[in-house]
Amino acid sequence: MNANTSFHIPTSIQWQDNRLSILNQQELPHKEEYLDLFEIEDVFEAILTLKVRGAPAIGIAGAFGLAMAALKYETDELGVFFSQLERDKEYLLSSRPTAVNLSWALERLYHLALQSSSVNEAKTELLHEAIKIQAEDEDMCRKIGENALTLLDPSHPVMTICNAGSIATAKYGTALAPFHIAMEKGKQFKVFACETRPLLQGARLTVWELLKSGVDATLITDSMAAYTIQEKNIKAIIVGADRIARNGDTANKIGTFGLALLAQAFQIPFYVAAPSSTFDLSIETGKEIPIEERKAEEITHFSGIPSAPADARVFNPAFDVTPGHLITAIITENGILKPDYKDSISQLFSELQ
Ligand SMILES: CSC[C@@H](O)[C@@H](O)C(=O)COP(=O)(O)O
Repeated sequence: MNANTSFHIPTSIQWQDNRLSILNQQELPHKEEYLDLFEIEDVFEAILTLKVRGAPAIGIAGAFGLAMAALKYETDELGVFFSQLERDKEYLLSSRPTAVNLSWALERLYHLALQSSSVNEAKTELLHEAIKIQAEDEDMCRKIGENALTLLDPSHPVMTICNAGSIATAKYGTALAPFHIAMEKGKQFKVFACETRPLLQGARLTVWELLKSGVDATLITDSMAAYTIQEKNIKAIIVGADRIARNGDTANKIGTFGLALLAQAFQIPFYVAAPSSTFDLSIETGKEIPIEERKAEEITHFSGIPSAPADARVFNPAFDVTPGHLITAIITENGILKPDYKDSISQLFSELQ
């Protein structure tokens, strides 16, 4: 363990004095800047532009955005209040399509508010629920980390992609939670982080976050994954998730599917770590998951400088879907799911009801 007491696990979302404060993830690692968001439009823009990102963090920010908007409605009539709330819920939902945590959080708030008997009661309930969602997420991530530690051995190098870390959640993260929790227990993992083209969440965010908390992190480009698994004796791959279908098919950052195929080729386990808020029981398979496509400039330019011909045709999906059969286990706060996922997922959720 590293005895340096200045290490800490960074977090990215804070509700303080009736405003939402977020760590601007667009600026990391150059600048550690916190932005105060007062309006729903600010929250929409922050999600759209990845100032706040990562499935659980988007859900938490969306919940605070909706509660914050509702506090400003001037009507005393519940009917008017509910229609304004529905309009704002739909507006926030349109910011990013793939992570189901956003609709999970917004629908949870909306349906709770519908049970209120006055506008003031609804406003209070909405804010309390957003605070509760954030606290629950931290608790879920901690449990995910503990559960993941029953599968991962700190003496074996591990690979990850994107940032499924503390700053993508309330705290700890999902895929990165075992590394943070191991550190707290005095154990050190060796983590290889794929840079995650095109927006470099692995390079800019995961390596930053792991170094902040004292975890041994090594950066590689995405195309170095196969060689690194072979040369550095990687024993497991662990990733987060944006949406998991009933059959275990999992949407996560583009490049995840390729890592799952590599894990199969090298015969090492491929783990998905995700809270129950990332499961979408309304869809049977990954074919139904909406995949966000982002603007061409993200891959035709590098730091604002053109890196491709101006007329290059571009395909820029932000996520891919890993078929359930390539996933060794899905690590949740309620335990570890194994294939056949159709059975294990439906059993878990029927127990939770
Ligand atoms: C705990 S975060 C899980 C996922 O949301 C994460 O792996 C991911 O793909 C994030 O994508 P991003 O586009 O940065 O929001």
